[in-house]
Amino acid sequence: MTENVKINRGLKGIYFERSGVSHIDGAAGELSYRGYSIHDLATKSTFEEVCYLLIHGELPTQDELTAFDATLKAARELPDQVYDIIRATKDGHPMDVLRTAVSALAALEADSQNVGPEAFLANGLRLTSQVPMIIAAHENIRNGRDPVPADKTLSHAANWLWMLKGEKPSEDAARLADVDFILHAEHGANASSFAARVTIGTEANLHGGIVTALSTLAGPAHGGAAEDVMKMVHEIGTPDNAAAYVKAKRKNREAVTGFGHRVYRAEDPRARHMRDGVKKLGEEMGAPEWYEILQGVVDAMKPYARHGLNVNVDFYSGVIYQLHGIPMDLYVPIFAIGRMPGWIIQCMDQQDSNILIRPLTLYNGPDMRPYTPMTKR
Ligand SMILES: CC(=O)SCCNC(=O)CCNC(=O)[C@H](O)C(C)(C)COP(=O)(O)OP(=O)(O)OC[C@H]1O[C@@H](n2cnc3c(N)ncnc32)[C@H](O)[C@@H]1OP(=O)(O)O
Ligand SMILES: O=C([O-])CC(=O)C(=O)O
Repeated sequence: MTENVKINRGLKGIYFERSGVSHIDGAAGELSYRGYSIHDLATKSTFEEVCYLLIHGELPTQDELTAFDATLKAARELPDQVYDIIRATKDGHPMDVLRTAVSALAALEADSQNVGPEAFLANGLRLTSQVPMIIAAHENIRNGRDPVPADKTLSHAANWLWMLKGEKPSEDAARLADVDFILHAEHGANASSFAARVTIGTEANLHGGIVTALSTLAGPAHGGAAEDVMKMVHEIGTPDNAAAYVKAKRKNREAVTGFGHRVYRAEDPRARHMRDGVKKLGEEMGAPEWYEILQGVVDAMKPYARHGLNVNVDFYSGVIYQLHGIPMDLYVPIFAIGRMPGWIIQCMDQQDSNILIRPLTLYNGPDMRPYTPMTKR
């Protein structure tokens, strides 16, 4: 009876819900948030405005944005116990430290157990401000420095760089971080957002959903790709080696990291903005070779582009972070800073029209058999 059941491994091509938050046209290589093109948002908007748009559904008026921004700024506080936890785990991967700290916040903050739209929004906005604080505090603590207190006058992106480096960023550096966060803010039923929805589907709290999302983002097939791209760039070393590197990978049928996507068959529209950033920053900083190595890989991968294998958002972002002197293991946590509003709204939407997410696996194990006692095995 089960022989004709169609199995959709990896849930490829399956719609599990409706969503009005973002739209991906994989064939055309287009992405929009709430009906606004990612290209307009990346060039004209700010992360704070995009957060508001994603969460509330409309671009804010000036008064609405001012109030929203004030809520985010006021939330730039961490309990002392979180700093203790960061100190105790400082030698771990920053993604593990971040996940552990967010999990600790669930246990430390009185209202974290509350569910309902107001609680999800309040906890979500607070976590949006706390996540960059945790990452920056860890980077300082593991390098023997004290955490840099948040500056409540700076934008989300500028404050992140301030806390990370202890010096006020240039306007260009802050804008590049802002654009990076905008580009990473939301992406439909990606693995981490889907995982968060599974957690919220059990009526868990928002912190639980975000801990799940962080765990899922960390893998190299998802948010971890930017770190792997940078390792690849170091392994290639000079632009001349790029073609041979790709040839060897293809021969062994290994994935070339930063390429491929479950939904896009054309180039990921977010990559364009990162590519422009790498090129400009590399030239400005007298280090154009990183861009040249990446373009060498792109050229060598061209024969596969017609099969839908193109660069994704993570292909260029690592080099931007490297040019800013940011260590490789912070690349996934930086993705998480940007993805916060996407996770929050997906958790809120899941809660709003909740249904337990529970698919089926088709059993292909042994037929029913009698229990074998230990002495007979
Ligand atoms: C922010 C993000 O999460 S974006 C994704 C970041 N991840 C990466 O960059 C890691 C490298 N990429 C990959 O591993 C994959 O492309 C994934 C996991 C992102 C998507 O995987 P899937 O949707 O299962 O792959 P898909 O079905 O599109 O693959 C089709 C074919 O392209 C191949 N392919 C996919 N990605 C790559 C790649 N990066 N390099 C070489 N070949 C690839 C597959 O092997 C498959 O070939 P086959 O049909 O001969 O077996
Ligand atoms: O949508 C996906 O599968 C992965 C992705 O690009 C993202 O989460 O930004």
